[in-house]
Amino acid sequence: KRERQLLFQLLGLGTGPRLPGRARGGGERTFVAVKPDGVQRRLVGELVGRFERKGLTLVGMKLVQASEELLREHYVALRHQPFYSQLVKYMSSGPVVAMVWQGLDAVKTVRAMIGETNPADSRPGTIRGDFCTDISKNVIHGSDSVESAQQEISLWFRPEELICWEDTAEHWIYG
Ligand SMILES: Nc1ncnc2c1ncn2[C@@H]1O[C@@H]2COP(=O)(O)O[C@H]2[C@H]1O
Repeated sequence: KRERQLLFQLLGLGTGPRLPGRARGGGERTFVAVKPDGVQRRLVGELVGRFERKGLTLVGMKLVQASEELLREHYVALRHQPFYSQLVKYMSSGPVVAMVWQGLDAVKTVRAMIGETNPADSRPGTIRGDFCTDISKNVIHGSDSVESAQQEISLWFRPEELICWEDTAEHWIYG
């Protein structure tokens, strides 16, 4: 089942009409999650607005109370870090808003908009530079590579939850 989901992601498949290959900057997708502190602090609208205004396309979004099992898999690469248990507890302490954004260089673009892992290293104008101070309450997650984006999207979303829709602003966003 996991392999089928990964194949769907790689092919850019979801429900709705298929778009031309060039659509939305080649269709790179990234996984973004507003973390429990971002939801509690009523930052969801602000953060979604930033990605929309940038010109990225929202293809999936849901409010999720993530299980510890899902979070342990999401953060499997960090399992030997001393903060791993605390991280899983924090991420399961309330709902998160899980999203998939699509567009030209979506992974790199979203990471640049988020800023550094440590808010103290994040410049003003980035999300972490503007909205948080502590590394353990850093408001938002964005995939760090195309490969991890594909894994994270298939972990958090079923293929039918990702919608390909006709973006009428596309000609104003891409050359
Ligand atoms: N030193 C740390 N102490 C606590 N949490 C951390 C530390 N370093 C990284 N993290 C968390 O681990 C997360 C890894 O994914 P993110 O970059 O989304 O955000 C990171 C922080 O939430």
